[in-house]
Amino acid sequence: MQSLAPSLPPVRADAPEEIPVLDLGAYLAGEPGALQQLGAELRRAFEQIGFYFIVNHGVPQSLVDAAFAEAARFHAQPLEAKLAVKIDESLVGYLPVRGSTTRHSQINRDNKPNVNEAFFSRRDVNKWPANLPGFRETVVAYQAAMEKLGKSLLPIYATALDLPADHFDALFAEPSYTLRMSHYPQHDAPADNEFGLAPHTDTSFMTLLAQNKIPGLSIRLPTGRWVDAPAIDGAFLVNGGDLLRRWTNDRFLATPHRVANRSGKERYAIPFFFDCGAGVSMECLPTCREDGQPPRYEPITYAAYMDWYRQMNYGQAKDRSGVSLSAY
Ligand SMILES: O=C(O)CCC(=O)C(=O)O
Ligand SMILES: [Fe+2]
Repeated sequence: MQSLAPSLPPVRADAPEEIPVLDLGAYLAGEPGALQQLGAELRRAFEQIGFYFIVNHGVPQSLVDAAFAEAARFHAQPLEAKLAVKIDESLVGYLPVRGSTTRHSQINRDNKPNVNEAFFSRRDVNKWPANLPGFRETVVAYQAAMEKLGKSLLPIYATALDLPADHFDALFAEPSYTLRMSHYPQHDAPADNEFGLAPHTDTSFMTLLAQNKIPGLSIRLPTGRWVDAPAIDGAFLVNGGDLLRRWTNDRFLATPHRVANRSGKERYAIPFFFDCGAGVSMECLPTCREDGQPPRYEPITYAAYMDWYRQMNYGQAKDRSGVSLSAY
């Protein structure tokens, strides 16, 4: 099958290594000039690093804490309760520990199965656990807050790309999204090349990752150096994946990252993957083409990209341990 995975991002020895912090306060308050300033900051972040933090984003910490608590509560259930909502081709439900191998990635080819378990929910289809009262309500509330936050960032992306501020709005009117509630068990003595989540780039347009109290995430900076992700209380760490990179004709980076839980504690994570409407054609953006050069990629829809992703990560493993997929 033809690979839709972009090639490895280039190493740039002189790239900056500090992950920028974008303060949304003035922008969300509607202050004049704030959008332009954030647009410039976002452009730098995506052309040079591929990750940024947001602070003063308006999402209550109590909701973030509640979502983390539900992730812990879900995974504390007996295995058989979790398997009752086992993941299938819809990419929704429970994925067991070592139930996935990152196969769509060019970062680290011979990956071992990932030492994490996860529960996936999406905007359009869902499977809810039977005996966890309140779980669904909290997950739905968190997803709604993340959808709102993701949408509020779109004018900053458009501005960063020298497009009219509302360029993405209609394309994300009915966005695609996935919430992944992951549990990384303690994993102090990993086998060679074994990770909680193997090195990968996300597939997403935008990943919103709530700040984790437990370390474990590392990022391969464009300089080629792996660094532990810094922590900022109450922030979201945001990155772009392969679809953002593709849509921007490689102008914006999709930066690889990985997870290893050596903390001696259980680790949970609740990344939210945010994409445009499933049928929207992501065609090279007009401000991302070099004069006279054809775009590097064919236009593609989210639905078509996810079909490929499902084949890569699910199709090949069906006859073995079952489902195989990892990052979005
Ligand atoms: O666990 C984390 O901190 C990040 C997870 C991640 O990269 C992913 O699920 O794609
Ligand atoms: Fe990721």
